[in-house]
Amino acid sequence: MSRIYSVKEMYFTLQGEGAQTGRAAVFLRFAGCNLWTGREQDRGHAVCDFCDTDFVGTDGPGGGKFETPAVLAETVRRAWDVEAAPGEGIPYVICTGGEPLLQLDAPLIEALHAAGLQIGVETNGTVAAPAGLDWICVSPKADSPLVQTSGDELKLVYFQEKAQPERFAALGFSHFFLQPMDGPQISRHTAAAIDYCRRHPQWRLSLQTHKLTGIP
Ligand SMILES: C[S@@+](CC[C@H](N)C(=O)[O-])C[C@H]1O[C@@H](n2cnc3c(N)ncnc32)[C@H](O)[C@@H]1O
Ligand SMILES: Nc1nc2[nH]cc(C(=O)O)c2c(=O)[nH]1
Ligand code: SF4
Ligand SMILES: [Mg+2]
Repeated sequence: MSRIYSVKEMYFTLQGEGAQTGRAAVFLRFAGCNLWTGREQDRGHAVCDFCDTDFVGTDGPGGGKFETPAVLAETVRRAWDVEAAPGEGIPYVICTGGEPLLQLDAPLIEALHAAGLQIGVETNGTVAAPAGLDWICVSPKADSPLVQTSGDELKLVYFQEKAQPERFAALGFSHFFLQPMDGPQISRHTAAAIDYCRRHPQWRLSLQTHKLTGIP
């Protein structure tokens, strides 16, 4: 028996961040996270206190409760098919949230692959990734325990007092990014990230290009 999947929203856009920036994808945003409740009154004492995303509930566009992996996978595939020209590119789904690895399990991975999708994931790294994912992006948060220590890209939100780049530089990732922390201090964080990347060329700058262009 597989679980029921709680999805906040589902939409077709371009990946805005990291090494796959600019690639068309369906974003599958799962509800819920283990590092913040999502309620503003809890933000101040959450492990992750700078989140830019509403992941509470299932009321967003394309959101809902999905009773089986097959129904969810077919819904994702339809979201790709209504936008992308048939036969062009590899259909791509990015599982995010909230924390997607609280819900993304082997039956859903199998169903998404059976629907012809490549699967990317955006995770905070506190939960081990299941086998079979095609792209793993880990974004460590403060002093939370990092369980997933390898993958395709490590994308660190900068600056975090309790998660500095030196701690992650030797881990098993193909790409290392610093992404300026959005919020009231975005200009200062961007300048600091640029300065760090200049001095430590292992790291590259990741800008949230969807915010710069006004797409979701
Ligand atoms: C909303 S999170 C969801 C996936 C997962 N929970 C995680 O944290 O990686 C998606 C991406 O947005 C990044 N992010 C969240 N808040 C941000 C902010 N204020 N500024 C820059 N990036 C942020 C996260 O680090 C992560 O890479
Ligand atoms: N366009 C776009 N790219 C993204 N890459 C990671 C995102 C996320 O919220 O996980 C995100 C997002 O919210 N929008
Ligand atoms: S871990 Fe990810 S989803 Fe959870 S609060 Fe932090 S940025 Fe948001
Ligand atoms: Mg986002």
